This record gives sequence, structure tokens and C-alpha cells, in this order.
Amino acid sequence: MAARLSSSFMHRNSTWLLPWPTFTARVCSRGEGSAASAPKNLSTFQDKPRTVDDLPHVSFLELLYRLVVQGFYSRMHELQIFEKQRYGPIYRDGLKSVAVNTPQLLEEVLRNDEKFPCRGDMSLWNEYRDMRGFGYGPFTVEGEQWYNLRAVLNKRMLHPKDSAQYGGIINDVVTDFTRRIYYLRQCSPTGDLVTDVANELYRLSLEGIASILFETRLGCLEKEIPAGTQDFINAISQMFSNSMAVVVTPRWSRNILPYWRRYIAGWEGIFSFAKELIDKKMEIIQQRIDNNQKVEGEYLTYLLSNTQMSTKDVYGSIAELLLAGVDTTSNTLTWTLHLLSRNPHTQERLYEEVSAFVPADWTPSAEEVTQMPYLKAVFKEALRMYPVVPLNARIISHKDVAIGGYQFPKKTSFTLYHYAISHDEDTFPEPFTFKPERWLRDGRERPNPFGSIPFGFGVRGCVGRRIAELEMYMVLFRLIRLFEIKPDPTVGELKSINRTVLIPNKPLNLHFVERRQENAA
Ligand code: HEM
Repeated sequence: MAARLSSSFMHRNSTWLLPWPTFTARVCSRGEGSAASAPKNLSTFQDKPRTVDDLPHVSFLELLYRLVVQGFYSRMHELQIFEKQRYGPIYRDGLKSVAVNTPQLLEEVLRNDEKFPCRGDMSLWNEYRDMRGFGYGPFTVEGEQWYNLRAVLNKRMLHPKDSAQYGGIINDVVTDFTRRIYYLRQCSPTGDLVTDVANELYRLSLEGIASILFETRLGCLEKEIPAGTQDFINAISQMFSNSMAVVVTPRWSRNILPYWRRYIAGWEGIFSFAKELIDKKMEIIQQRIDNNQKVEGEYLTYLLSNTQMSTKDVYGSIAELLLAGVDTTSNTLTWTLHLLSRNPHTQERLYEEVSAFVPADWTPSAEEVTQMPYLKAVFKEALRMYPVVPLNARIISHKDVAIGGYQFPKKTSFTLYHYAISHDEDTFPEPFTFKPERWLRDGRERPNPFGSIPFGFGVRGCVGRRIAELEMYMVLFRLIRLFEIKPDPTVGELKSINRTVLIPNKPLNLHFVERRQENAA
């Protein structure tokens, strides 16, 4: 348990990480198995139904050995592939959850999603909210309350038409970002190098999501980040970096050791920043109401004035949306730029699509960028190779289920090994090669849709998907039209490490060579 928790809350290289839930639900078992065994065939011809006891399983000690001695701790996504080779498509993992790692089994699990799907225990996050009387957000709330909250949050966000309304705001942010890229290039010795691109994309993503949620600009793309915004970024970092210590140290030590205090201080910083912006917006809305003026605005105004949500619930939801939206989007963009820099032919094909699509001096609208098949295929493929959320979970709470020919009682926890699935050789030949063409609808056979579902599935799937896609399409469109992106040979090979989201193991530098000739043409 601690291992999964720690992986979920690690902090590194100034990257702040989204916690995926920890699993407290155990597989209900009729008894412990003995040694790890070889995978068994999923034959349906057998005397009695197979149960969890018939599954191959990994012991906790073995998991510890792999993580600590074999060094899979930072490469838990690679451990998914290692275990798949050793134990087969379905087995009990070292934390006693049922691991599935083929598109077919993933589909079976997710088709059993209940009305209120559950990923796992979020009590560490809930504790702070309970202490301060803040409401729960989409990550922390469960059951019917979650369902009602999503009904509210989904509006103005989930449908492509909803996200299109933010096209103007996002384009403004992207314009500032390209300006910043020009500025950073100028400061570099070669005149075109941008160092630590992931950090720049983090600033872009935070600015983008905040401008939608708060309807205000934070200034992340200015030369110097404003102090209040920097405090907020530091607070996120502080909360995540102390989470692991809080989990592994006993409750009685909370007043003695510094971790709990720091962890809570991190949350205080996050909520006080969000609260200040929300309170400001409420004042503006109230003034307009008092003056009999029409209340107009984007997401926050909608939550505050058009829904039955209490202010404390708005605080909870906005904070969680903000935390969920930044690392995911920025790391996806980082991997995409990295892949394009290493694949000039792909980049050229993308440039052809981009430059043929709208006139050179034209800023594309949301409708326009979402109609570009190759651009979309590039992101689908980047997310297949680097699914920023490499692992997810479901607890089937209220019914017994049959998955892969095995019977499982209710409350069984399933771990969804997305990294292994999206590198499944049968579904994706040459799984480690970047081939956006796989995803084109040009008559070729398309891969199993469950082979890569980077935004999750069904009613509990990602609420920010359309906004993230729009932002990523818009920024890539503009960058590719302006620049040819080339690798910095001094960086060497970039590897992915797992810090809940997949991040690069070292800073990525890229050359942004201006396509001046072509732009002028
Ligand atoms: C490339 C960007 C992103 C990726 C790959 C991504 C991926 C995911 C995944 C895999 C899940 C879990 C879904 C499931 O369990 O089926 C999720 C949930 C969630 N995401 Fe995203 N996400 C991204 C961007 C965003 C953004 C921009 C926001 C905020 C605007 C956001 C907000 C959320 C929230 C609130 C949840 C929890 C939903 C719930 O439990 O009901 N995400 N995301």
C-alpha cells in the first residue's frame, strides 16, 4: 500500500503531480495463495468457475524487491510490461488488486462500470477538506453526490461545443506563450534554444486552465511570475512533496514531525489562492445583481450564479479541477514536442496540414483546429506512447462480476494497466514507434478503441478532456506553423519516469527554428 501511495505522491524536478487514488479496497479472497504461478489459459471449459484464488499472483515482498532492488520504483509503468510477460493478462498484483493488461480485459472491466463508478480511497485529500469545512470536488466525492456534482461540472466543459466557447481565451494565452518562446529563444546563445520546455509548458497549462476557471489571467507567461501566483505554485509543490511522508508516518507523530504541518500548509496555500479569486468573482456578481445588470461570464460565473452549488463546494471543485488539469496537459505537450523533434518526417506532414488549413496570418478558431485529422492523430499517438496517467483503477462495489473467465465478488478492486495495454504488440505493431498514421480514418483497420483510452472511460472519465484537447491543438498548431522543432543533441536520450503522471527523467531542451521563409511566402 505504501508503495502505491508513495508513487502517487512523489514530487520531483519542480513537477507537481496529480494523485491517483490509493486502493484500500482489497480483493475479497477465500484464502491466500502460495507462490507466484504461471499464467493460466482463459479457457471456458472447466468444472467449476475460477475465482481470484486461481489467479497467478505477486506477493508483496516480490513487489518490494522489484521496486527497491530492481529499481522499478521510478519505472512502475515498465513494471506493468515486465509483469505482463511473467504473469499474463490477468493476475493479482503485489497490493492484492486484480491487474488487467489487455484491451479486451480492460473493456470487460469498464463495461461493468456502475452508476457511480469508484476509483478508490481519497481519504488523505478528504481530511483537509473536513478540517476546514470545504466541500469535496470531483476526485474526492463518491456515490450519488459525485453523480450530482458531475451533472453540474460537465455542463460548459465536457461537450466539444462547450469547450469551443473558450477558444478565444485559449488563443490569447497561446499568443502570450508564443511571444514567450520568442523571448526565451532570443536569450539563448544560439538564438533559437528553449531550455526546460516542460517547465514552460507547465506555465502555459496553468495559465490556460486558470483563465478558464477563474476568468482571470495569472501572469504565468510574463517574464517574472507574480508573487501570489508563485506562492500558489509553491503550495501545490509543498502539498504533494509532503504527502508521501504523511502517509508512511503514524498519525501520533503528526504533531512531532514536520510533514503533516507542511502538507496542511500546502493545502492552505492552494485553497486560499483559489478562495481569493472565487470571492472576488462573487463580489463582482453581487454588484451586478444589486445594479440589476445581467450576470455574464464563463465557468466560475456559471458555477456561482447558475447552479445550486454552495460556495464551499465551489472552492472544493475549482481546486481539484485546477490540480487535475495542469500536469496532465503540460506533460502531454512535452512528450508530443519531444516526439515531433525526433521524427522530422512526421513533423513535416503535420506542418503541411497546418499550413494548408488556414491562411498564414490566421489564428485558427476552436472549430478549425478540431477538424484537423493529422494533428489529432499526433496527440492520440503521443498519448498512446506516453499515457500521462499510466495506471487507473475501478472498484466494482455492488455486484459480483466475471472478467476474463474468473468470478469476482463485489468490492473487488481492479488495477487498469494502461501503459502495458497501449504497448500491446497485437493491438499496436511496433508499439515503441511513433506512428500517428495508425489513427487516421483513411480506410486502414483502426486499433481496438480500448487499446488507448488516455482520458479514461464512461461517466467517470476525464471532465477536462475537451478543454485539454482544445488547448493542446491550439498550441501545437501555432508552434508548428511558426517553428521547426529540433532536438538539442546535448540532452541525449529522454526516458519516462513515473511520478503518478509520466514525466521526462531530465529537462528537455528544444531548438525552435523559425520558419521565416515559409511564413513570409
Ligand atoms: C492531457 C490532459 C489530460 C489527461 C490525459 C487526463 C486524464 C484523465 C484520466 C485518465 C482521468 C480518470 C478517468 C477515469 O477514471 O475513467 C481523469 C479524471 C479527471 N480529470 Fe483529467 N486529464 C487531462 C486533463 C484534464 C483537465 C484540463 C482537467 C480540468 C479542467 C481535468 C480534470 C479531471 C477531473 C476533475 C477528473 C476526475 C473526474 C471524476 O472523478 O469524476 N483533466 N483525467
